[in-house]
Amino acid sequence: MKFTDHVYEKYKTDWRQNHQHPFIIEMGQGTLGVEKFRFYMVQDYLYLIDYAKLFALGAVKAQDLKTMGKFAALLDATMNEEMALHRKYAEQFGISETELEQAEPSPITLAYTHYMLHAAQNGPLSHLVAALLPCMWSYWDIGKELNLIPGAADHELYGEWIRMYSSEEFGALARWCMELMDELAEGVSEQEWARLEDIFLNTTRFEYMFWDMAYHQSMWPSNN
Ligand SMILES: Cc1ncc(CN)c(N)n1
Repeated sequence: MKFTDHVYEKYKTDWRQNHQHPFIIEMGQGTLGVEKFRFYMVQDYLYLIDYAKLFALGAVKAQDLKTMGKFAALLDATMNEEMALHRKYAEQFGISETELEQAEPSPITLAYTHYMLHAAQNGPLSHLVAALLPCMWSYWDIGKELNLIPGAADHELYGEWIRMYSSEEFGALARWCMELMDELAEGVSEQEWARLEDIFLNTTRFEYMFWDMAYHQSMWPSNN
């Protein structure tokens, strides 16, 4: 069985929890509080800076030029397309680029990005891809699901987010990541397969915690 089919079946409950988080439900209904979305955008911008570094590490760890080129393209797409969406939203909220970059990361943002970079730096390419997979796949899955809600993709604030993550371009990147994961997991030992599952489950759970952090605008206890 392919790794992606296996983890989808086994961790369906954790996976679906992300789709059912109030942040996602309310974004689809267009009722999400603007301050929650604003908080998310700032934290996600900080997240994306480290996420882009993950792609740079992917290029370093790639075993062939095709994979290396793909990671370089993903790095470019993150910095110039995905982060551009955030910069646009920030402008709407009156936040400058400098303010965005200098914002304080929340404990969850720090924990999530540090976990991903740790897995990427200390293991083979398969560990990096396992850490990355839920980020790409789950956003695409959520984007597609929200896009099915009549009118959601036309919402004046959340529509652009939904259109971007449900797009064919984003889907192609997510599919590439899934295929690469399946290739890298093929034929690995039982112990290594379990390690990959572990990393996949951890970042799937971090995805949930990120939505929850944004919904409750959680910072360090002393800041709240
Ligand atoms: C937390 C998070 N996870 C995933 C993505 C999709 N690249 C994102 N923008 N932010």
